[in-house]
Amino acid sequence: MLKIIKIGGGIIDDNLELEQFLKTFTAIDSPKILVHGGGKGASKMLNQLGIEPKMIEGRRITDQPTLDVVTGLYAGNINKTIVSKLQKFGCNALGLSGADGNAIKGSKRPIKTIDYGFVGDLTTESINKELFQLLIDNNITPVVCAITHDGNGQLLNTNADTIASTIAVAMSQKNEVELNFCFDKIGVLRDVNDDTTLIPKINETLYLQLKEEGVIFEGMIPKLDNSFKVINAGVKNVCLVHARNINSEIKTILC
Ligand SMILES: Nc1ncnc2c1ncn2[C@@H]1O[C@H](COP(=O)(O)OP(=O)(O)O)[C@@H](O)[C@H]1O
Ligand SMILES: CC(=O)N[C@@H](CCC(=O)OP(=O)(O)O)C(=O)O
Repeated sequence: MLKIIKIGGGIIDDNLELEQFLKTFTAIDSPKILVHGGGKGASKMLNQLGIEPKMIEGRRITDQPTLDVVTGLYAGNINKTIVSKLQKFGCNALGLSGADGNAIKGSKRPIKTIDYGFVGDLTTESINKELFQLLIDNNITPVVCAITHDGNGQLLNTNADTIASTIAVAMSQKNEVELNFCFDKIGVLRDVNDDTTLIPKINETLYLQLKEEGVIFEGMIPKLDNSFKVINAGVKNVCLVHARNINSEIKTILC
């Protein structure tokens, strides 16, 4: 089973949590790909630089100064920090943006009512499946950041949940794939502040009902929208799980 694991900005910003997660990740005894975001740290850094962060429906409006900052942070500091920590724990990781080895070729989101700027959209064909297969077949673990390219020298900021989902679908053509979204809660909860209300299994009907009731909101909506698309496109398992529980049964499984 090929495991594709995505970690978000909440975990990345907490050094102890990140180290603990990377130790557990290293111990996973199957081929694996790590995809990371870093949105929380990016917003903090943009504010420090006097650039106002702008998000619409979980997507960052990315003008040139914002692109410069997020490229430096996602493809630079965060990616290399994660790779060096994985090396420390004995996992032979290789850090990649979408431009490296032409790993992920996106296209700039067309301007409709909103101009998102340098933001990338992906299709299954965006993923260089042969490159990812070559790496995992040789026990090298790809660590993918949220920057892609358009093939014409333009870097594009691309949502990390979308990258993980698209890699999962592309790789499921030749592998059994499990996709894990790791975040700062133990899964989908009926009460977001009460861990005893974990929903162990969720199907699309229950999701739509809980969304209607306001039980599922904000960042969880695009995450689950993406997840159900992925399940319907050939990925075997999709789980939502706290980073520290990646190897345990405490999680939400989509069905
Ligand atoms: N029913 C729910 N159960 C768990 N989390 C939820 C729920 N509804 C909304 N959320 C929110 O979704 C957030 C996770 O989404 P997001 O912040 O986009 O994660 P990340 O940036 O780590 O990918 C949680 O921190 C929580 O605040
Ligand atoms: C276009 C777009 O929205 N890009 C995201 C990429 C990082 C990301 O997805 O980070 P998390 O997973 O930590 O939220 C952003 O800049 O916030």
